[in-house]
Amino acid sequence: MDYRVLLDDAMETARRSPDRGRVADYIPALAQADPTAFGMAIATVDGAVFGAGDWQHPFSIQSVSKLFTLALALAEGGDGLWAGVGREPSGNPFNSLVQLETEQGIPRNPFINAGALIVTDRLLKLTGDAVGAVRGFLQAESGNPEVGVDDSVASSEARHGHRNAAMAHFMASYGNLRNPVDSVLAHYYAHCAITASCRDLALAGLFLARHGIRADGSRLLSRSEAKRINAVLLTCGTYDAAGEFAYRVGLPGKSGVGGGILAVLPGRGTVCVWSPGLDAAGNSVLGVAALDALTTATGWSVF
Ligand SMILES: NC(=O)CC[C@H](N)C(=O)O
Repeated sequence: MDYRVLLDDAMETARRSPDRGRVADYIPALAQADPTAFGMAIATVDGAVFGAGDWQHPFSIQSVSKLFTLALALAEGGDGLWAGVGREPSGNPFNSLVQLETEQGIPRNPFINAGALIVTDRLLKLTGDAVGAVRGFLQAESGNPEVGVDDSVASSEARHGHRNAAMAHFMASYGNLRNPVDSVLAHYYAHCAITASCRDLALAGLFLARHGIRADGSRLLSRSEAKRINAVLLTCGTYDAAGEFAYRVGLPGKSGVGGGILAVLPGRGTVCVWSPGLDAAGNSVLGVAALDALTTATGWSVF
């Protein structure tokens, strides 16, 4: 199969979309992203990677980082994590506060902001450096030492992060944080502000396609843990649009407001796409359209 042709065709189909979405501007530093950027990469379980468009251009990974914090927190600390965060779709926007009070400070799932703050908190407790753990993992799996934190994005988000700070304090009031709120927020903003390309993320996500096995052949997660992360990605990875994403793409996937989406084909490989224009749920418009076109053309699906 010629993956480059598949990628070119999928991007071409997506470009026909009349709607390009809007670049996120609630974090001012993200508003500077080039709205015309568009790239896509496929990595296969044997570590080969193919790309098209701006696939080697680094972008702000934002919530795609939440997939890696979850995997690392489970690898370090095991199932205890699930006492503090659920595994149900929220049906609410990624930054919503509404369920936290009725559900006693326990967020619905690890991929909305409140849940990711809990996962970051646990990873910080387990490793002493949550952002260092995520960055180190991405560098090792992608083989790219340039993967790093964009401090200007992290500080821009910290200055405008009233909602995330509100959630963190609220959860702390229920005793659901193990570290000071300010440290949890700093690590959260920093891992969201990591920059990496479609190439880097496609390679870094391969452990989920390899049923828990890292690039060096070592095991990060058990087969069953990797399967379960894919299940939570499918049901919660694209927020209140997870149903639509499953319908159109049919793969577990994680999006971020930088415009990236990383999708997993268990046993086969990963696909990462990047285009900064977002829909109302915060998912890349051309990204979803390109994954839709690719999976429709190939039949790739977990169903
Ligand atoms: N959905 C996202 O990518 C959101 C991540 C962003 N850092 C935030 O907390 O708002």
